[in-house]
Amino acid sequence: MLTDAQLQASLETLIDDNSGQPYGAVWRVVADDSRVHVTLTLGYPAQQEHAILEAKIKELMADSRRLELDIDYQVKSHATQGNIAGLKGVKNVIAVASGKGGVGKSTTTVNLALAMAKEGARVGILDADIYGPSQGMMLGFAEGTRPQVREDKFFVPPSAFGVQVMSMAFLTTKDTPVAWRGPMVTGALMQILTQTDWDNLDYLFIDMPPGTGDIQLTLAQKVPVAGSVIVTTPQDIALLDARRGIEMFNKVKIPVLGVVENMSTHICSNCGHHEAIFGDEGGASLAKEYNVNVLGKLPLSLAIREQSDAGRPIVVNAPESDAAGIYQSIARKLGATLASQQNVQTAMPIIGMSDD
Ligand SMILES: Nc1ncnc2c1ncn2[C@@H]1O[C@H](COP(=O)(O)OP(=O)(O)OP(=O)(O)O)[C@@H](O)[C@H]1O
Repeated sequence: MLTDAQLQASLETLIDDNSGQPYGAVWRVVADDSRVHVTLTLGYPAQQEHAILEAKIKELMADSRRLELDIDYQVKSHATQGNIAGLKGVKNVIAVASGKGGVGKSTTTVNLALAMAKEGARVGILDADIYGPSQGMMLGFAEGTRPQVREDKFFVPPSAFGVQVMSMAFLTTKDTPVAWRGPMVTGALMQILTQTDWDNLDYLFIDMPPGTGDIQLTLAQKVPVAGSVIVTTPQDIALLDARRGIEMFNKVKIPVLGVVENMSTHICSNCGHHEAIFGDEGGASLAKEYNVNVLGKLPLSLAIREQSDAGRPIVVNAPESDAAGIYQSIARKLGATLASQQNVQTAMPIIGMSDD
């Protein structure tokens, strides 16, 4: 039977499959002859994996004492590019970007955000995809939804499925953004971002406009971002574009936390056969070249499309499905990857709303 100190030492080196590194958690072990009480604080929420963690600890204990497990989590605020001021009410902003349109960036953002919320995090989404805002529709908001305004100053973001949401589409008519030029777009987005009363978020996901032009670059310089995710499809041309996305973030010193390969295989709806129509290893070779992780691969799936279109993304509509499971896994890997970055903020200046 392991002593408390031996068990504690083994737990501290236990590998987290979500990051490939030790959990980095704060562990506390108190045991007697009949039970072992383990308390740990993870650096990211992983509610869907508590049973797996329990099994791992039991295996380490290798004895018949009862295991009592208390798991908590605490997300730290990470440094922003160039240490620019953070956003009030938001610990970490995560930009979701793609090198070109139509690869499934918005669908990935919404499912990833919902999956993160299901793991136990406090989550928000800002739809900055100015020319094709779709978060409102995918989250079931009626057309014409407007945020409430508090004290004539702040937008109160409406919520869907426990996630706080703001979108340019909540403030404009369908035709407005098309007529805008770059500086107006970035100015308006910065205003929305800083004048929204985000309520104590662990992660704010930003659905970026597709591509790597001036608007994207300006946003990547001005929005205080802790990390980014690149969504790509396996076609070569999309990968060329995705490269530009990674290079843009490298240029402004925003860590790329990983690549999500979307529509990577086709699953035949008759026989269930998986087919890699555009080849198998695109995302992996991209990730290798730039030393980033592939966080996960989503199949081309009718259900993913239909359920987002119907305002109930697959993570909430079919949580037991394979695709929802992949999004949950991506969310945990993303949380773990960010938590393992050694750039925690201790005292960060804050922009955004102030109460005076
Ligand atoms: N894995 C998938 N399987 C099937 N359809 C998908 C998948 N991912 C996204 N789609 C569908 O592909 C279309 C484009 O997706 P989405 O709007 O998320 O792309 P996008 O990259 O955000 O595009 P843009 O930025 O140009 O608006 C949508 O109809 C969406 O439902």
